[in-house]
Amino acid sequence: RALLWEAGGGGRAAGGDIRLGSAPRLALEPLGGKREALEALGGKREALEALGGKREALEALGGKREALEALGGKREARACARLRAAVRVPTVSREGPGAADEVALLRFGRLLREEFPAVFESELVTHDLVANFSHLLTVRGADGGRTPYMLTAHLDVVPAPDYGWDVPPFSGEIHQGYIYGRGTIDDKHSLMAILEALELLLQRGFVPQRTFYIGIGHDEEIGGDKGARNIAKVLESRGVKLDFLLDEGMVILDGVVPGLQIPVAVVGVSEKGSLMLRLRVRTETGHSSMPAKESCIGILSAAITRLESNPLPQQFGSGPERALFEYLSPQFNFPMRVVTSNLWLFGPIFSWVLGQKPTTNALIRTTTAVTEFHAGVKPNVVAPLAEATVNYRIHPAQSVSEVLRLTEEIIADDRVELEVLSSMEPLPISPFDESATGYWTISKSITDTFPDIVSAPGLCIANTDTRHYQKLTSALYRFTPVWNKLEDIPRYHGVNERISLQNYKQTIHFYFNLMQNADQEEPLIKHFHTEDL
Ligand SMILES: CCCCCCCC/C=C\CCCCCCCC(=O)N[C@@H](CCCCN)C(=O)O
Ligand SMILES: [Zn+2]
Ligand SMILES: [Zn+2]
Repeated sequence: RALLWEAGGGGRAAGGDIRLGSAPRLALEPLGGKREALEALGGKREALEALGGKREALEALGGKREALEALGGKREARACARLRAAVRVPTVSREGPGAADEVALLRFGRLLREEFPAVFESELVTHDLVANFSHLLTVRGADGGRTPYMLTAHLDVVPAPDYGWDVPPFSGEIHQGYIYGRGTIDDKHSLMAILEALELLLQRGFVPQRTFYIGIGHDEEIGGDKGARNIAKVLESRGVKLDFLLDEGMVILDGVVPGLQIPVAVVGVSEKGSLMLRLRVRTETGHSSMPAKESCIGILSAAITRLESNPLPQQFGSGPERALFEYLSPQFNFPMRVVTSNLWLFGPIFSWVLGQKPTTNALIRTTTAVTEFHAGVKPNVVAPLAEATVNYRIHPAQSVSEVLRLTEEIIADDRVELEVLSSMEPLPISPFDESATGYWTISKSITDTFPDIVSAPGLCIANTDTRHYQKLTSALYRFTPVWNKLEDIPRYHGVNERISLQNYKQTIHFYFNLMQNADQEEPLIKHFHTEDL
């Protein structure tokens, strides 16, 4: 591992040229080098503040061994510095006009070119700028006869108001062994790790056998209609067909699946659909001293209460969530092992159990989330209009039209107007049988990187850019190796988004393994030795 990370020239680290001052020597030693420690910790002043003494440094990084492991080499420290630099560029996507921060998007493009010279200057790599801010890299393989594959990620992030964060969301600060900031798990970690892995391989003289593409969209968080959609169009116009495509989506779950004692890497083989519905009630306005019996606010509130108290029917067994539990069955503790290996009998009770928690409930039904509510103009004016937004995430066993029909039935009030803001059918189930080379290449790369966990196919409960690539392949997979305990799930689009230094290193290793495994003719056989890392 040390050999690999120390080899080659490496790119310029993002922290810039930092002079060493009186940073305590003892504090720097466990971090593997002065410059790297300072870069990893964001500069001289931050380093001094953060390190203030050996004990504090070790505490901040969770202990000496962990500190050494997490930041034990120059390359790792530089990789962390580069991810932190990526976080500091606020590539925020917002809904509506002026959705993109074009200055930040351009800055991010420059950062990629500067930080990954081996990638951007390689003769094997062609770079296309797509829709001004998205990127398509073609890494030319030696064997033109083999079907290419594709890795995708996105460089935009959702907004992050400062409120509630332990550190500012665009600071990229390191705190107790974690890099904090918007994008550290959605999805700059994956984009940067893919490029780190490729940079490293190219520096070591790697020539891939099979061509592969790296697609980096700039507007995934608002639908990907400019970025991923146009990247896909470029490839379609070139007549490209893909063996498989891997995007973000599902993750490693540790202690999230009830009754499962080991962590599981869930590879999303399908993706829920989505329906954004605007509910609207109009009533006569006027002086609040003479109100009608019902207000638009009351009518709309009652409709929303009916929607929330009548969840759409559970669909357990008719989507890929069943495969997840069947695959995992041998790993469950008793009595869950009995339950999951006899789903024909225990299906109904098991689905009831899954329905009790938001994370597992999302697997078994179309979910109903009331996300916005606006009404009223002034305290003493009867409100003329009340509006709410409902976001359904549609289970693969249902369709947009069925969800609309059920909504009308549940609301059962003609005064509530429904307007479809956007909709998307669930995505087909990608192959994961024995002959699904893409699925098994991903699975093997997970095992190579994390020998002690299991992987299994599952349903991706959020949406990704994969739908734009459907014409290129039917083998669409959704996974990045972010390690999540139950308490980490709300960090997605929430506060204190973060990745541990160790987990970021593993993420790079995962793509490093994947790029080599994808070249193998028979991906089920282990050809590579991760100990070489
Ligand atoms: C027994 C298994 C339990 C499953 C628990 C699931 C836990 C899921 C954990 C993490 C989810 C990570 C999701 C990361 C991908 C996020 C992608 C995303 O945010 N997409 C947006 C796209 C918006 C497009 C514009 N409308 C979204 O879905 O909102
Ligand atoms: Zn994302
Ligand atoms: Zn997201």
